[in-house]
Amino acid sequence: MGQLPPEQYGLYKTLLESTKAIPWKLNWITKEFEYIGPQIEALLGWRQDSWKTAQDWIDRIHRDEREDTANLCITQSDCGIDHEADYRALTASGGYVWVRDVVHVIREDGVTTALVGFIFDISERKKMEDVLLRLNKQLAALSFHDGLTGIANRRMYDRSIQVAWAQAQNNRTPLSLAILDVDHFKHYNDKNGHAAGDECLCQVANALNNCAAMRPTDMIARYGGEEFVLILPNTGPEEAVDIAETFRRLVANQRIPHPGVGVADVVTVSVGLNTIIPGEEDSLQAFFEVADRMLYRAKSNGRNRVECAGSKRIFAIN
Ligand SMILES: Nc1nc2c(ncn2[C@@H]2O[C@H](COP(=O)(O)OP(=O)(O)OP(=O)(O)O)[C@@H](O)[C@H]2O)c(=O)[nH]1
Repeated sequence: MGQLPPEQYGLYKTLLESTKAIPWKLNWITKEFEYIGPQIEALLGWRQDSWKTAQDWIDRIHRDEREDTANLCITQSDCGIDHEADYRALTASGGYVWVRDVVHVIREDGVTTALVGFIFDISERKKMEDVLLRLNKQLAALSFHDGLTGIANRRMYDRSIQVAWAQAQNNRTPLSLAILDVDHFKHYNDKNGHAAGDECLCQVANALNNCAAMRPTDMIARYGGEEFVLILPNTGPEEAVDIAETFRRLVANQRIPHPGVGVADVVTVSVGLNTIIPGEEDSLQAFFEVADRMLYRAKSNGRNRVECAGSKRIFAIN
């Protein structure tokens, strides 16, 4: 800019100093700032003349980004490559502002002599990005939760059972699966209305999900409709029956009034249970189907009961 006629120099200076982007120039031989726009004071609070050397710049980068940003800048500048970096810049009052530094490298005879660049305030965009990130996390969490009851959903069950199956296969440990189905729920809906049916499902789900018998590795999920599934890793048949019984009793003990069609005057569940130590030849599908058959048996044997099957390697099917 020094070679410009004075009237043009003034024009360019005014232009540069009226932009939101903050211009700067660093002598790469001495590592001293030759210029930084006065707008820097409005953004970060540091006086324009407090930016003396590259070290001042490095010291004012948040420590989480400091080393990477400084290294990137030094390497690229030495190689003559234009670059940019996002980092949090320290303010004079001790806060931080997200900025983007866009750097152009000036070379003479293959040697870097200076850097010129612009600092942009990107704090608003970062705030939006944080909001989006949080929303995405919430969305991911929501996509594994049932919209009505808030407990794990079918998708979560599908993933978890695959993991539990693989672990049981690898470790040669027993895996139990219980399918719980609310008894005569159609009748409940017909008598009380769909909204009351929804409320009932929430109450059942909540009770199941907070069951004291549940261990950290167990998982209850809403499989669909009025059906729930309970994964019990590392659980042999006798223990699984005890746990399934506890869950069955827990629902009955909620004493949610049921208009009744011969079972009980409260809401109950029937439970089909299966246990296996899966071998290479076993299939998850077949394992599930046996639990489902046991549920059918519980229904036809009078409901409000647990019926179980054991793998051929554990005990004979009832
Ligand atoms: N309120 C409500 N009802 C549901 C929901 N999902 C499924 N249902 C109802 O649950 C009922 C299930 O009925 P069925 O499969 O005939 O079984 P059931 O009446 O429970 O009888 P059993 O299982 O033989 O004891 C149907 O009436 C469905 O409409 C839901 O999200 N909310």
